[in-house]
Amino acid sequence: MSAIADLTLKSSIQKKIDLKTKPIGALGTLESLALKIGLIQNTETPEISKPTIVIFAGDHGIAAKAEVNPFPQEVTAQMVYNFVNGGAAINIFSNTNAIDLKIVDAGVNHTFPESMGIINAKIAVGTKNYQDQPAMTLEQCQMALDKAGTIVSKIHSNACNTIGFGEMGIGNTSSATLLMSYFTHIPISDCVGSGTGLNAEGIAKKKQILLEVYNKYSPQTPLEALATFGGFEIAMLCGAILKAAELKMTILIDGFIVTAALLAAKAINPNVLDYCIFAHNSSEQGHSKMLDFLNVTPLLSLNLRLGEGTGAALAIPLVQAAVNFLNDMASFEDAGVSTEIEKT
Ligand SMILES: O=C(O)c1ccc[n+]([C@@H]2O[C@H](COP(=O)([O-])O)[C@@H](O)[C@H]2O)c1
Ligand SMILES: Cc1cc2nc[nH]c2cc1C
Repeated sequence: MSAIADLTLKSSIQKKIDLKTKPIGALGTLESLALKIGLIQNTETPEISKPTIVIFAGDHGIAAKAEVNPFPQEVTAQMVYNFVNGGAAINIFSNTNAIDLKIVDAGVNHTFPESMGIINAKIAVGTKNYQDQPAMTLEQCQMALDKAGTIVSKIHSNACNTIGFGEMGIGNTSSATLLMSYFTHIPISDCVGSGTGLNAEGIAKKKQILLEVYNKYSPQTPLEALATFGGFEIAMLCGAILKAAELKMTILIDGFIVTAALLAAKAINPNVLDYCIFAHNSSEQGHSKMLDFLNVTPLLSLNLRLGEGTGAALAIPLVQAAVNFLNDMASFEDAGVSTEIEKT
């Protein structure tokens, strides 16, 4: 996909925003949000159509040993059942905000019944443990990118133009930490965090293990890094982000793991950033450093550290509000309101 560089449209949308019945800039971040969505959709009158959250779920070889994750690997599959039964936080927030929710089995270590209504894109029953060998082969990684692209294309063809991504995968903060360090060059010790709730001792152990893993490999390309350190759900997130940007969709980026996948996508095509909105600042300690690295400001700061796309779902009303004010708010002229007194 190409970068968005329509300076004429940019100035016409900005003018439209500035003529609304408010002091210049008084709607703050909502103004830049409206501008961004207008540019993504190439119009002064953008619309949010069928907002959708896609959760990619996958298991991690390293998680079976439970040295870096407080919860057991089985929780990934158990949470997929919870998503399907409507009991997870993401179900509640999606219902609250009228968001379509899709669940993808990217590579969970469990066979789900066909009748369950999730999207079966399983690459394998969990990755290999990267303490011993790369998490997946390059072929598996490419397959994950491609399958995710197909899923996003189908959602787009059903009239969705706004898509948020989430994930579920016990152990995936470890993968995200390794990828963060690889793509940002920030040392592992500054990327690692508590995940689902490690204590200080657990974090120290996780740090030591991940440093050893990091030093064991020297991936030469973004795809190789994804294959070495990734999870299937993270590789799919990367492919999904690339396809959604290519289709000029507005993309909501969730927390630590989704942002790590975005780092990989950005290394493949830097223009993806033009299509991304950063929903929230996760309290997983590496997340704010990733956001600083990308030089972006998240919409919300709620101390979430859940994943599942919960931050993205909570940000959808702000995205809708931004578009609505751009389309429906009166201008000074429409409303007969006096503008600022001109200085002589
Ligand atoms: O989104 C985040 O920022 C986030 C931060 C910490 C944990 N998580 C979730 O917790 C799981 C991974 O944590 P862990 O400790 O098993 O590596 C995975 O299912 C993620 O969705 C998510
Ligand atoms: C219970 C639970 C729910 C989650 N949702 C996303 N990651 C999760 C991790 C755990 C452990």
